[in-house]
Amino acid sequence: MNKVVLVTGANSGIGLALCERLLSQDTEGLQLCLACRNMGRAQAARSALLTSHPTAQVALLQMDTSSISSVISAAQEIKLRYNRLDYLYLNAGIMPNPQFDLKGFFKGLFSSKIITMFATGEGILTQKDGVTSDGLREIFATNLFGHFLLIRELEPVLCHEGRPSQLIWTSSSNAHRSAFNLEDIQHQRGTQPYSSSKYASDLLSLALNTHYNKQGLYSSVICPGFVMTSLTYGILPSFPAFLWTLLIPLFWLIRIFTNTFTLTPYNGAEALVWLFKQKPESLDPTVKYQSLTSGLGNNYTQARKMDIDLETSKALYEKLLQLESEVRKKLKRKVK
Ligand SMILES: NC(=O)C1=CN([C@@H]2O[C@H](COP(=O)(O)OP(=O)(O)OC[C@H]3O[C@@H](n4cnc5c(N)ncnc54)[C@H](OP(=O)(O)O)[C@@H]3O)[C@@H](O)[C@H]2O)C=CC1
Ligand SMILES: CC(C)=CCC[C@@H](C)[C@H]1CC[C@H]2C3=C(CC[C@]12C)[C@@]1(C)CCC(=O)[C@@H](C)[C@@H]1CC3
Repeated sequence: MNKVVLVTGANSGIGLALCERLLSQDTEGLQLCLACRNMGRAQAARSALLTSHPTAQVALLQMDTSSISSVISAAQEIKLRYNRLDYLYLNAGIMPNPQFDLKGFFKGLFSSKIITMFATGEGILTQKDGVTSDGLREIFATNLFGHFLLIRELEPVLCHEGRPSQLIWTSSSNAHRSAFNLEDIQHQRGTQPYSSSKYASDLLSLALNTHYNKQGLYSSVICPGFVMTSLTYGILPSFPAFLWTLLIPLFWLIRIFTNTFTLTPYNGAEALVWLFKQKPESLDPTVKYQSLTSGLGNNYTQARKMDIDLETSKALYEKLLQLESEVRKKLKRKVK
């Protein structure tokens, strides 16, 4: 039986590399669906995949994860097209208006935290967040809430006893407990909305396992490591892409000390591909699966315990349900 795989944010970076790698493993037995906000870029990604895998089944779906109505109509369309989804990769993500703390970076270079700084970006990155047309914080809506709503909408095609389905989140080692506040889940008051949204996805994944495992749905989180994509190029906007390329030998050197410098989308997708091959029942819901690349360039996946607890994950889940009911009410009023 064909496996149906849906990937959000599939038109570039890690999402596109994942699609390419999945098709390289099994072109015939897969039905891929690329869920993207920009159909022009989605078409280009589909053409690229079909050039290397001409017989592959690659469908497109328009979905903007930051928009409630877009997520709801995309979910309706999915339910019309597929009886079940085997894998849902929750990969779309943004880090808009990043502010790079150069002083903090140089301070970090000469401190004992140098490895942690390179592995997690801790202490050197903040972001200026925006507000969506639904009135939600943009990073929260795009990285977390849109995906939460999508899962809720897709329950009928995800929950099947006997044949489990998998949710796989592209989280980050930049996810820190200190950036997250249960009283401010959208991170309206702080300067690290990206870290907060990724920490929230770690918590949510645990809560989803608590709620859905009995119904045959499992959730896991990964970190792709530091990958050079449009998201990371945006961190130093005045730094052209070719200068990043010139830095690659330096990054290879750093990789000897921290194997989280996976650098290419292909390497960064390692843990996503690894999870595809695992039995979901055998996975640990309290670990993050990390894509790593050794100094010699070999890829592997390692499980790392997350700094999360069940109580906070349940509390976040309740808050998300509450917010869901509020936005649905608002949407109904708008339609009337
Ligand atoms: N690069 C890195 O070092 C790391 C990345 N990550 C995570 O990996 C994931 C993929 O990022 P990466 O490949 O690096 O970056 P890219 O910018 O290359 O990819 C991000 C993808 O998400 C899509 N996207 C953004 N906003 C939306 C939206 N509102 N609705 C639908 N799709 C959207 C983008 O579409 P579009 O082309 O239209 O913008 C794009 O396809 C993200 O979740 C990121 O946080 C985690 C750790 C490290
Ligand atoms: C210019 C030189 C010499 C080095 C680059 C320094 C930083 C731009 C770079 C070092 C560690 C990187 C990193 C990320 C972004 C770019 C760095 C800060 C992330 C925060 C990107 C997004 C993530 O989710 C994290 C996992 C990355 C962690 C490492």
